[in-house]
Amino acid sequence: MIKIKNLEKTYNNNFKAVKNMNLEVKKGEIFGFLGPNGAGKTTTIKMITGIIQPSSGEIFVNGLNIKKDPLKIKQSIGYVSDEPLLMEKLKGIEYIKFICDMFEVPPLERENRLEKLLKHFKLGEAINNPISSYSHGMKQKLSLISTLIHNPDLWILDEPIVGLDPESAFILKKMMKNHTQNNKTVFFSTHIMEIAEKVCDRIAIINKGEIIFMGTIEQLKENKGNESLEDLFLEVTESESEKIDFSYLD
Ligand SMILES: Nc1ncnc2c1ncn2[C@@H]1O[C@H](COP(=O)(O)OP(=O)(O)OP(=O)(O)O)[C@@H](O)[C@H]1O
Repeated sequence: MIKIKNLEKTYNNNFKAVKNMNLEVKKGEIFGFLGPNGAGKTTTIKMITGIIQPSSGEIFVNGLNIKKDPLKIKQSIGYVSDEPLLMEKLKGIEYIKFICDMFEVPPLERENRLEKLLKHFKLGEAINNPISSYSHGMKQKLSLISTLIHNPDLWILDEPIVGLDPESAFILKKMMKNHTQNNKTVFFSTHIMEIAEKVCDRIAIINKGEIIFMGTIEQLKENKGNESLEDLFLEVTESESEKIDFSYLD
């Protein structure tokens, strides 16, 4: 579903945020993209979704090249950004209508889906209020609803659980599983190891712009011994956390 070949991104300040990345996400998979702050997750996601241009390398989505068919690819992707950028002056319902119009969702379908999504994420009457009055979590929910309402084949979710209350997080995880059972695909980034362990078919761990592990959680554990996922993550990303001296706080 997603194929990335020798992908690199160097920002204008000459900082290389993604280095020679090769990655494949299969149809029907929940693929977790893990890494510490600043590792290059959002940069990679923005390249896959066509928001920023790679410096070199290639990205294919469903066999199409992002350089040649960006619009077709964008139509098949539902993208939730780590910082939901919504049109704050609109009411939630106006924003949903705008998205449905853009993706040409037929009226009956949008009504049915909206009713269910509002119920699942418990946004309720707030959908009629201006987005500017929403909390961070409510904006996150609206962003998810606006993404799922056009029923894209490929969900690309950047830190989707952050800001969600436990019930909505639970619902989203169930939705992700349900989506892939229909041979559709979910690619999402997270810092939360337990979520990766619970829902992902495979993961990639990125550190300093490079993929340092790709496979199943079981393979990661086999490679490194049966430690907790958190310990494994700290180990493969060469975190110094274990050695930090906190005595100055005593
Ligand atoms: N527009 C930019 N110009 C220059 N450097 C950038 C730009 N955007 C990101 N970076 C740098 O690229 C690196 C990767 O950033 P990115 O946002 O992709 O990381 P991330 O893995 O998503 O981090 P987090 O988990 O904190 O969201 C960071 O060092 C960041 O400072």
